[in-house]
Amino acid sequence: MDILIVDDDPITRLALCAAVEEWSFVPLVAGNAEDALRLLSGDTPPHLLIIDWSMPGMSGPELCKKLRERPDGQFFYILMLTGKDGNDAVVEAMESGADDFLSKPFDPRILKVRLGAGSRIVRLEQTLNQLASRDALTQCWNRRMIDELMSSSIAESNRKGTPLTLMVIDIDHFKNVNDTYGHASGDIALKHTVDILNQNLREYDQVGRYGGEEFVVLLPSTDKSSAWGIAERIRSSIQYSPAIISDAETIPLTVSIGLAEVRNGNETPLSLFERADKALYTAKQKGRNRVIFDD
Ligand SMILES: Nc1nc2c(ncn2[C@@H]2O[C@H](COP(=O)(O)OP(=O)(O)OP(=O)(O)O)[C@@H](O)[C@H]2O)c(=O)[nH]1
Repeated sequence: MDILIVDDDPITRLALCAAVEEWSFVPLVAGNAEDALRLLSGDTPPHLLIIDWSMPGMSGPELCKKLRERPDGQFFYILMLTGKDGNDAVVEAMESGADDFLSKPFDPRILKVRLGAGSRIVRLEQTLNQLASRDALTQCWNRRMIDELMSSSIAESNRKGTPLTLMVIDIDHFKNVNDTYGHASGDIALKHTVDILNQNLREYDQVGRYGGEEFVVLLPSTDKSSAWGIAERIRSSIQYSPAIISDAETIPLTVSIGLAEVRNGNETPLSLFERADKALYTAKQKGRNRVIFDD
């Protein structure tokens, strides 16, 4: 697990780096609070932090407050490691947002067990996050998360002027699958569909389950014609790779796909989804197992 050490004293930074490395953490360092904020502003910041109290510029408690006020609600476990001691300092540090407090000079064994407790909380938070954002059956994003990703992707596409295409995918006659093979086999077919989507997409494409047998895929930096190629590849992969239920039984599947590309200006997640969903409806009307682009 990564750990960020924020301390203005280079000797302390070195000693802490050596110690945490020995305990299998990966240390990152910042010599002041401003550098720490920059490091923590990335997409995958470390979640375990050791913060000094007195530093030139912003102090440790001020840094804690800033981190707790982040609008994205990013979770950090903060251990304040300081020359100060006494109950007043503990109260002030923890009221400003620190989770734990240790006075210098410290016994390395105490720091080690405190960081162990902190990393257990970080892992727990990551598990909760995973449960809150993933679909339990297929492990792709759930509707809440894919809605958030749709908003941020549209904003990014507008900001950078890059294309963005939304794909809405629905398994054809899925009720028949359940009726013929049973609900448990239907679940296998849903997982199989997501496996095929993941095999055919890039790492930065986002797959979400929108409803029962309906999935959405966000394709950043992808225009109409490239999205068409990807959708066709997915459609034919699903058609030619039935879901395997047992050695003796497979379920043939087909999907219908609606596509819509973000239009400049005032596109919203709802307007984009509605256009792709309308195209999906047309694909169903026209006989299913096909890709239709909204016009
Ligand atoms: N096995 C399984 N089935 C589900 C799940 N969620 C929804 N379904 C089923 O998905 C089926 C959806 O059926 P419909 O909406 O009628 O659509 P369809 O049969 O796919 O027909 P078309 O979309 O018109 O091709 C229903 O039978 C639901 O019970 C799930 O998590 N697991």
